[in-house]
Amino acid sequence: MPDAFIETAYFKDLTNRALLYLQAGYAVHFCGPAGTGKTALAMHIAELLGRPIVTLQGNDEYKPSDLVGGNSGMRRKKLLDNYVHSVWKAEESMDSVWYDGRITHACRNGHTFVYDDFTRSKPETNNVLLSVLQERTLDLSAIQKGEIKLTVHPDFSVILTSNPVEYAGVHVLQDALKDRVITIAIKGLDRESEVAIVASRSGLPWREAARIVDVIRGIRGNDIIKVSIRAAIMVATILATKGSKPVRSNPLFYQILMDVIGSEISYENDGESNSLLSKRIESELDKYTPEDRK
Ligand SMILES: Nc1ncnc2c1ncn2[C@@H]1O[C@H](COP(=O)(O)OP(=O)(O)OP(=O)(O)O)[C@@H](O)[C@H]1O
Repeated sequence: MPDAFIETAYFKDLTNRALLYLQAGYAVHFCGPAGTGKTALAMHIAELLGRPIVTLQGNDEYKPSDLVGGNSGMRRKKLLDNYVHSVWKAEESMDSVWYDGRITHACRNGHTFVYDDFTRSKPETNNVLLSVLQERTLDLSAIQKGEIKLTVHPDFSVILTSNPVEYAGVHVLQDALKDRVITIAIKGLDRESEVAIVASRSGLPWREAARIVDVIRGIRGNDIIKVSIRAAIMVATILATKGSKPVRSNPLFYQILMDVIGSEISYENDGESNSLLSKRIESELDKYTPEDRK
């Protein structure tokens, strides 16, 4: 059972705007830092559209045929003609077998295409989206001998997510595609949403989840160390398995925090950022009353 989607005022606003654009026939693109709920939101909106959902994860290795489809294998047709009983005529033909790629399948059947981290695919691969979004036709001429242009089903829609281009492995979004989608910049989750998600995913009471979120949001203030909601979910889930001991008096809290957040920062960083990390955690925890630090 997928995790329940928490719809706070923050997410409700994003959902309503995205549905408005999608129902007007435009593709919607959520772009923002890691762990800010873009994928969860895209899937939630896709479910609200009520059409079958086709998902794809951006990948630098993809070629256009990975999205559109191609010819696989050969089919042999043999016609034996014995119309004149004394004459046997055998005709044999071989033709290739076409298979629909995910975007073709979605275009043909009017499904909702959720393309996650799509700018991790090369721009030339994503060019297949251009005619789909503009002319509502999918150009198959480059790949498929028979069917040249597929008219996109009226119920087909596209929801894209991506990280900003500063992230490793993310390609620049080409202008031609940028003009054809409505990009909603996701800056980061508000506190209410983070606490609601962490409480829901860990089972901790709201107040305990809020404590963890506040420490992590305090640490996140530093641009060097990006600590997403995933860390808060992990810390809360671990503490929840230790029974309902309140976070404030749980001696494990600091160490779990260091272990979980430490794994979120890249180890290429020199020791300086690790000591920066522990200093930052110390200063955040120092806001607690002394008994928290037992
Ligand atoms: N509204 C929500 N309700 C429930 N869980 C959520 C919600 N938003 C985010 N989450 C959870 O928070 C975590 C991060 O969310 P998600 O994977 O959607 O972020 P993202 O922005 O797509 O991250 P990335 O850019 O790294 O792919 C996930 O575990 C997700 O299930």
